Amino acid sequence: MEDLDENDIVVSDNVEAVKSFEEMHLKEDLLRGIYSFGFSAPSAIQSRAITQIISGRDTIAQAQSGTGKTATFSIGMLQSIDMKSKEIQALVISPTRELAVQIQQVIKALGDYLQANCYACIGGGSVGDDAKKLAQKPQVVSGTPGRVRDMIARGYLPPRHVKMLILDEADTLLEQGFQKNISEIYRLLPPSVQVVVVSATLPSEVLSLTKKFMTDPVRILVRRDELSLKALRQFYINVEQEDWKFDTLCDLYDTLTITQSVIFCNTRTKVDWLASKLRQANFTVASMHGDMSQKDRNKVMHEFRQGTSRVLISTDVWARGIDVQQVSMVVNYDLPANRENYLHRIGRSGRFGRKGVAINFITLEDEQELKQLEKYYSIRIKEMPSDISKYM
Ligand SMILES: Nc1ncnc2c1ncn2[C@@H]1O[C@H](COP(=O)(O)OP(=O)(O)OP(=O)(O)O)[C@@H](O)[C@H]1O
Repeated sequence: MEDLDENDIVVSDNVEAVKSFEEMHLKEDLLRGIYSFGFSAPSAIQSRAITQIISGRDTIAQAQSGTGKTATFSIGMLQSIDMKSKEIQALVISPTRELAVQIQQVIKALGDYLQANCYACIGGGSVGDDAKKLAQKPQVVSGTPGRVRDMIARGYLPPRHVKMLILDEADTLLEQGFQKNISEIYRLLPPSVQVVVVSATLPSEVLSLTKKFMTDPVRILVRRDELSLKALRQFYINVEQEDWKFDTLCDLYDTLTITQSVIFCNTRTKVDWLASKLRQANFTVASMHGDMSQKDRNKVMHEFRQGTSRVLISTDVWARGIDVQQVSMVVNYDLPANRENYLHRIGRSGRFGRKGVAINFITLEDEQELKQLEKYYSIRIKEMPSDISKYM
């Protein structure tokens, strides 16, 4: 677990690392849930942030991808809510439907012995079904910004008893596309609501934005030059021209045996194009993007999580938060348009200290951008060696 390095973290004064889950003085049934889920000791972020969240302070929690942020806020939240009360007490917002569902499942698993009820309130499903489920007052709602705002505004999600608002992938949520919904949700919640902000990437503009809705938050941050995972090796292949990417990809898959991998393209059209071209070349691949029906998206997610499909082609809808431990390779068929998403995309592999490889296809025009990425994160992205499989 060399990635879970204690020295990478920059914390507010008086934040101590609690070395075990027992020492966090959690509810007995929560502790049972944690052990049944298979955790034995807290990761670096968990040992620092869980008790801060429980203390009731607004909290900013940053940690490298795949190091256990979901359980950090889930455990903190499950400890804080009153299980005797049948009211909606905590809201978790995340940018994609798949992530909101994944979070719901983690909360349900950790909160199993507590009998915590968590509902996933996401776009793409029926508003009527959501209204019915919300009327049963789950203690926790995990949802996407638009649908959650809508359900509060229509009166189906009563915000009166919400005491904790968690923003996962907060830097994305505070970007233009989502910001309006997030501000509106915040405005509709009780003024005393505790806010928890979480992400692997929290650029300084985002940190300053948090001042608007957080009061004297505890900050647990990671320096930018410590953000990339050490067990995740990053390489590039200079294909020179766009047209040569496809053959290079076929060669790569012909020579390697990979448990599971994700290929990122920058547009939905390109995902469709690449998927059909690979199928024509007799590769079995799955693909997913935001233009597909939720039913199809669910099917693709299910098959990939089961391991029935092994190669997934997607857009940035898959860049953040999704946790499939068997993914050992990420290919950036296109370099991402946004530097934060570079780290998130490659972080789909190398989960919780596992080995992983990221391969960036670059054209001559991309060379500069690759250098910029290296500089920004203080990393070395080397040319892909021939013995690449030893890194997986
Ligand atoms: N204390 C722990 N012990 C063992 N495994 C853990 C522990 N905490 C988390 N994990 C596992 O590590 C994996 C990654 O966790 P998680 O998805 O919460 O990471 P994350 O920090 O939210 O990542 P991302 O930045 O990609 O959203 C999950 O499979 C999770 O079950």
